[in-house]
Amino acid sequence: MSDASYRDAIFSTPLDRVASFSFDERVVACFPDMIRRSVPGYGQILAMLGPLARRHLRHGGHVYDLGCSLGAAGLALAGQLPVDAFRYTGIDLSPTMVERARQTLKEECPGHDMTVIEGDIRHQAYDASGMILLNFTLQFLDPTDRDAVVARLFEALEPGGVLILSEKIVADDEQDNAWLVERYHDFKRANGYSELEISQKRTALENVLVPDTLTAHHARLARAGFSRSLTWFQYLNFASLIAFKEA
Ligand SMILES: Nc1ncnc2c1ncn2[C@@H]1O[C@H](C[S@+](CC[C@H]([NH3+])C(=O)[O-])CC(=O)[O-])[C@@H](O)[C@H]1O
Ligand SMILES: O=C(O)C(=O)Cc1ccccc1
Repeated sequence: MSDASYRDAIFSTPLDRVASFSFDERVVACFPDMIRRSVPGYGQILAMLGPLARRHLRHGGHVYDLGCSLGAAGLALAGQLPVDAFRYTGIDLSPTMVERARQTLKEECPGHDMTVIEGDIRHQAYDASGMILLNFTLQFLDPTDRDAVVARLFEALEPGGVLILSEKIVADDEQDNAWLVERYHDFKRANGYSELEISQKRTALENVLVPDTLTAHHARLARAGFSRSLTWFQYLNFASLIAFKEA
C-alpha cells in the first residue's frame, strides 16, 4: 500500500556528514512513527482538537491546519466531530506530504469537507477562518518571518476565533532548559532511539528547527492583536498555546 508507514531509522547509521533535516520522501515514509516517538504529548494535543472546536468553532466553521503534514489533525477532527461541524483546509510545503494527506483524508473521512493545498504558509492568501492550527510548524520558519505570519493569521481569524499554536520550546532559564533537554533525550531513549540517532538528529535540526521561549510566543501573539493567550498544555520542552481573538 502506498501509504504504508515505516519505523523511523533515518539517523540510525553513522553519517559522514549529517545533512540538514528536510521533509523529503524518506521522512514522509516514516513520519507517523517519527512524530509519535519524538514529540511528547502529540497524541494528547490531537485528542483535544475536537473538544476545542466544539467549544470555540461555530457549527460548520472553517479550520486551517498550517503545515498539516499527513493531515493528522484533520483526521483527528473528523473522528471527533460530525460531517457538517467543520470545513478543513490543510496547507503544506512538501509535495509528498500533500499527496499523502489528500489520499488519507479522502479515504478516511467520507462525507467531510477536507481540502489540502500545496503552498507556503508565509505567502498564502487566507480566507476567513474560525480556528487556525499551527501544530509544530512555526518552529520551522525563519525566525524573522514568524511575526508577519502570526499577524496575518490574526487578520484571517473571525471575531471569536482561536489560534492553536503547538511548539517545541526553549526555557527562559538556562539551567531549566538543560534539564528539560536531558529529560527529552530520556523520553527519546524510552521510545527506542539510540544515542547515535538522538545526536545525529539534533545536528540535522540545528538552524532548521529554532525554538522560541513561551515568553516570546505570548509576546508575539499579543503584538499580532490577540487579546488573550494561554499555555494549555506542556510536556517537557513541548507546549501548546491557545490565543483568542475578541468576539
Ligand atoms: N513555510 C511552510 N509552509 C507550509 N508548510 C511548511 C512550511 N515550512 C514547513 N512546513 C511543513 O510543516 C510541517 C511540520 S511537521 C507538522 C506536524 C503536523 N502539523 C501534524 O500535526 O502532524 C512538525 C514536525 O515534523 O515536527 C512539515 O510537514 C513541513 O513540510
Ligand atoms: O526529534 C526532535 O528532536 C524534535 O524536535 C521533534 C521533531 C519531530 C519530527 C520532525 C522533526 C522534529
